[in-house]
Amino acid sequence: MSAPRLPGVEACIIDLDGTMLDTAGDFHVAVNTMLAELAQRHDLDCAPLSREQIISFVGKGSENLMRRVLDVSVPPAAANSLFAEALALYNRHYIAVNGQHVTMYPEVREGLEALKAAGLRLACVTNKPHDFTVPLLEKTGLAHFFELVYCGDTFPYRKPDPYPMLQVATVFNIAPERFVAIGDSENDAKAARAAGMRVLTVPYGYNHGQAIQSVDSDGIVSSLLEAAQWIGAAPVQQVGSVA
Ligand SMILES: O=C(O)COP(=O)(O)O
Ligand SMILES: [Mg+2]
Repeated sequence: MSAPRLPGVEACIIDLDGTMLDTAGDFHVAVNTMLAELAQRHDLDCAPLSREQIISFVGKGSENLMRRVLDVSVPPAAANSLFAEALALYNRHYIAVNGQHVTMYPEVREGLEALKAAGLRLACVTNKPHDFTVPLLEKTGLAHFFELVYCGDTFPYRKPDPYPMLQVATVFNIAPERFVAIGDSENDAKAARAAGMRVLTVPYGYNHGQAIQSVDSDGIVSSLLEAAQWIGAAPVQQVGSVA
């Protein structure tokens, strides 16, 4: 096998929404069901939001998502007073729908299997709340790949803060420079960089509606399997090579 493009990696931190799972369908249903109920309760006129608009708000946790949704859906004077109720309704609707409108991105399982087989330690760090994350990882058969799962509400600080990334390094007892974080958004990249970790991004996720090329990273990979190849955990397919 030729030399890996990212040598010396011993552990990976992998993002969930937009990196392993396309959860846009769940967000879309949960947000619009919440908006319909809120509108009915308060006699408001809230049009459903498009899937694209909702996913442009995803990535910085549920509270941020709710603020952005209310900002574009209810009169400014009502946004603050309705926040707690909207968040509670959203949580209820999300938990009810969790995993029903989700697909796994190509080569996720193959990538995780290759990383595991090469002896890398794996953690999932997501800004999704714990009560959404754990059942979703179980339902999609991904839970067993991860020694650690840190969620948006595990600590007082979440990505782009480096805190959860550094916690993984402490628990694994591996230096941050031996990690690569793989994610779909600037949150992942900023958290990893601030923690002194390397970072690979995928181009197919959400990244707040922005091009992934604008995010500082060590490379853009088309899948987790390609990430495993960069790390030296999977053979690189030679185009035109003779077996
Ligand atoms: O729920 C979110 O805000 C996004 O979560 P992620 O960190 O897994 O992309
Ligand atoms: Mg993400």
